[in-house]
Amino acid sequence: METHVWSIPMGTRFRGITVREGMLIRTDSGWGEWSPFLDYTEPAVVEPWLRAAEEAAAGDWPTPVRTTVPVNVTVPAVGPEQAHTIVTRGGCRTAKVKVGEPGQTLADDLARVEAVRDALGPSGRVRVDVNGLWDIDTAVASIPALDRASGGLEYVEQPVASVEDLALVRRRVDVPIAADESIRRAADPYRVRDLEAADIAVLKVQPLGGVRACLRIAEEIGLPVVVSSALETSVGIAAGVALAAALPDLPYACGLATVQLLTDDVVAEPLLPVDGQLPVVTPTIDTAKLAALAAGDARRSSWAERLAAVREFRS
Ligand SMILES: O=C(O)CCC(=O)c1ccccc1C(=O)O
Ligand SMILES: [Mg+2]
Repeated sequence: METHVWSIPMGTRFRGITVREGMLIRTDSGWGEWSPFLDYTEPAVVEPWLRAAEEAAAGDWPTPVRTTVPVNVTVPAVGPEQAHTIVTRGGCRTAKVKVGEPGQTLADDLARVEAVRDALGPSGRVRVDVNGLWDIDTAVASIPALDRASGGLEYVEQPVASVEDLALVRRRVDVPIAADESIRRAADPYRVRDLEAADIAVLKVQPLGGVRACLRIAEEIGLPVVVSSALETSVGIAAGVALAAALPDLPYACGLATVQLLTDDVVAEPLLPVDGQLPVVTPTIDTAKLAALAAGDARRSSWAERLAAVREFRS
């Protein structure tokens, strides 16, 4: 197995990340992406991410049932003018807006969703993602305000951190609730179903151990699924597209238009939306780009150590 460690600056800071790093792995059958966030240090946490990369490199994906996947443009916690520009240039009919950013106020979030609605027009869809940063009372107060300012929210993703709190918030607001961290970072993803804590399940291929593992979760969890990215290169995004393409039902746009948040990519034709859709394709690695984006020696050894730790954990 070949490994290649890459480092790509973000266009805009996202979740505190300014440079994204990861490893591409290559076997005789293909390529896979292993890019757990750097603050994920435990081998048990990053092991499923490696399973996803190995599944991709083995070319072991289910048969698609559609040829394109609708996606949302992702709007980081930026000012209203920049949010407007991102949505206008994004070319999508749905926007996902980050809110609740530490150091910002509800007024900042209201101005951002207003600008996003203005850019989309009345027929577009606006969803927000809180990444679990609110407490219950803040969620119950903020969600109706954002619903009004946005001219109607499609859903609110992970307004509070715990699955118990998610279930309580869901009973106190009218906007549908999506669970993200309560699935991908939970010991038991099915507590969301058992506690009726969400209306929608957000599934990310790498943290949940691959496309086939996610398809099983989708079957068992009994909720409509939104496939979303972990800020990958087009190699990782292709795995999300493969999942979205294989789901029997896909009622919502997916959060897979994040290549536009990176300043570069490792493939010849990046997976960017055309008319709000991504094509269901296996992208071709551009070896010259991969070489140009190669991380330095210190970062490469750090990733080699991370990989060794996962293998040690497995044995
Ligand atoms: O869903 C999207 O639109 C983009 C992906 C995204 O928001 C994300 C990207 C990396 C890590 C976490 C998240 C998240 O959904 O919380
Ligand atoms: Mg999320």
